[in-house]
Amino acid sequence: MSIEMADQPIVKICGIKTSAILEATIAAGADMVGFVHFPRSPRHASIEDIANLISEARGRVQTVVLLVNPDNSTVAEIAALGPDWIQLHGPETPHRVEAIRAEAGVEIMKAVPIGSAEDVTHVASFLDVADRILVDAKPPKGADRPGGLGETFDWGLLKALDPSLPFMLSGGLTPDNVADAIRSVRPFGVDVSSGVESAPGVKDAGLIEAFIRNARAAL
Ligand SMILES: O=C(O)c1ccccc1N[C@@H]1O[C@H](COP(=O)(O)O)[C@@H](O)[C@H]1O
Repeated sequence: MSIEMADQPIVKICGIKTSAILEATIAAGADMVGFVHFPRSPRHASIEDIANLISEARGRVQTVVLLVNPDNSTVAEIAALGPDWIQLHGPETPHRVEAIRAEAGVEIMKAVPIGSAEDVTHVASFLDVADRILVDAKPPKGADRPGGLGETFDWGLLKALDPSLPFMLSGGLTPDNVADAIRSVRPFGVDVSSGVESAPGVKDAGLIEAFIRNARAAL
């Protein structure tokens, strides 16, 4: 786990599918942008679209490709595009995360679903195999995807984490609750998808700008 500290939380906007929204997100001051490669998601982007978006973003903002339990060929295809990060948002075991990190040769952000105190203990098993931890709401049983559902969770559960751990917070964040989340949880960064959309998969430049402005003003 690489330790970085920032005065203010970094902001990641996830689920970007178009050049226009990418440009609006960079102009609004995001630190990281995420592209989802998972066909069941309303934010799914093809390899070709992700290649173009990464090329456009390179050197301007950190790029993240979100995958769910990817096979080796998908990992290789995505790694070849040269993203800064791969976000693993499925049921990958610590052993599998370690293997993907070795195969891809890019930094790995591992999402850990949180719904109970016991779930928080699972974070520890990823600390040596991932470069960053992202905590997200545990999806309800029967959900068709493991994230991007706009669901929050009890942030108080995170008090059990080592306060020096630089984790990212996600799950149901919006322009209206992000400042409260930052003040309550003190995360290294915040990550949002549904909360900056006008409809599932449709990003709204005004909401992205408001989210980033409110996150910056939180502390
Ligand atoms: O965005 C998706 O559709 C998605 C699909 C599969 C796994 C994760 C997904 N999104 C990530 O989930 C968290 C929380 O999102 P939200 O803000 O609650 O909508 C975030 O990291 C998204 O990138």
